[in-house]
Amino acid sequence: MGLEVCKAVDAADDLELVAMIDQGDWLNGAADAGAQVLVDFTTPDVVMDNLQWAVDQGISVVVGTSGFSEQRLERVRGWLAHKPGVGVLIAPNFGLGAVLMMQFAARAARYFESVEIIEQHHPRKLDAPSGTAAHTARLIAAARAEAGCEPMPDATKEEQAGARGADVEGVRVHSVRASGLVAHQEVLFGSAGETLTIRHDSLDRVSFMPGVLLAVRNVRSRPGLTIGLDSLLD
Ligand SMILES: NC(=O)C1=CN([C@@H]2O[C@H](COP(=O)(O)OP(=O)(O)OC[C@H]3O[C@@H](n4cnc5c(N)ncnc54)[C@H](OP(=O)(O)O)[C@@H]3O)[C@@H](O)[C@H]2O)C=CC1
Ligand SMILES: O=C(O)C1=N[C@H](C(=O)O)C[C@H](O)C1
Repeated sequence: MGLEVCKAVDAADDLELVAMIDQGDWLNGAADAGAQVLVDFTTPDVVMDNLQWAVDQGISVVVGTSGFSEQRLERVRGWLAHKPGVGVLIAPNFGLGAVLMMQFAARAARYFESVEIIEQHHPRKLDAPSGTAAHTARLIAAARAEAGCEPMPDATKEEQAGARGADVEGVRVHSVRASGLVAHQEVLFGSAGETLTIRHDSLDRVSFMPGVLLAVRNVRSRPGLTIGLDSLLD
């Protein structure tokens, strides 16, 4: 993703690529080069250190790295409280189709008894469930809670641990990893006599670039923490 972002920024007439930082590189190189925005696609292990460093430096940040719990987001809000001019945008998925898939799933959530998420990724992915699936599950759980939905029907006794997937705020998430896949997600809703499947496929990593560039262009004019691309697409 890092290389793909560098190519996309480099190709954009209104943006300038001033530094590329890999593992082991000196992060200060970005500040020395005059970076106004840092884009982070690294790993859940190191993203918080990178983010804190950039906010301290007064550099706005666009984050695609997964692994953001509510506790992590609170820490970021704490750092930003001391840097009122700095913007941080964290998006679980920069694919515009994926953003719409999450919005459609949140909209459908209240109308169906059952919902499960099946996410599918390439086998080099380090984390499961995906950030997109976890975020979708939270949106669905919030919509169901707001609508006062009953718990989902499920009489299954799990004979083998994991058979029913992970429980993310009451929503089952199934993670598939297989060669040939890029990034895919289905949200399967069910009620008496009908199902609704909302599916998104990223077939190539270029799918994330329009969203990343949109975020890079806008993050400095949005101080504080922005989650997702939704508010930029309104
Ligand atoms: N929000 C979105 O739309 C998307 C999010 N993602 C997420 O982005 C993250 C990265 O994904 P992906 O590019 O596939 O993963 P990769 O493993 O291919 O890339 C991660 C890169 O980060 C580098 N890295 C590790 N530590 C540091 C560090 N301290 N400073 C700088 N670079 C470092 C790694 O270097 P090395 O190779 O030397 O270890 C590697 O090049 C994941 O969390 C993934 O889920 C991915 C796609 C889209
Ligand atoms: O690792 C990936 O590839 C992706 N990670 C993000 C996630 O965890 O949701 C976004 C997209 O699914 C690709």
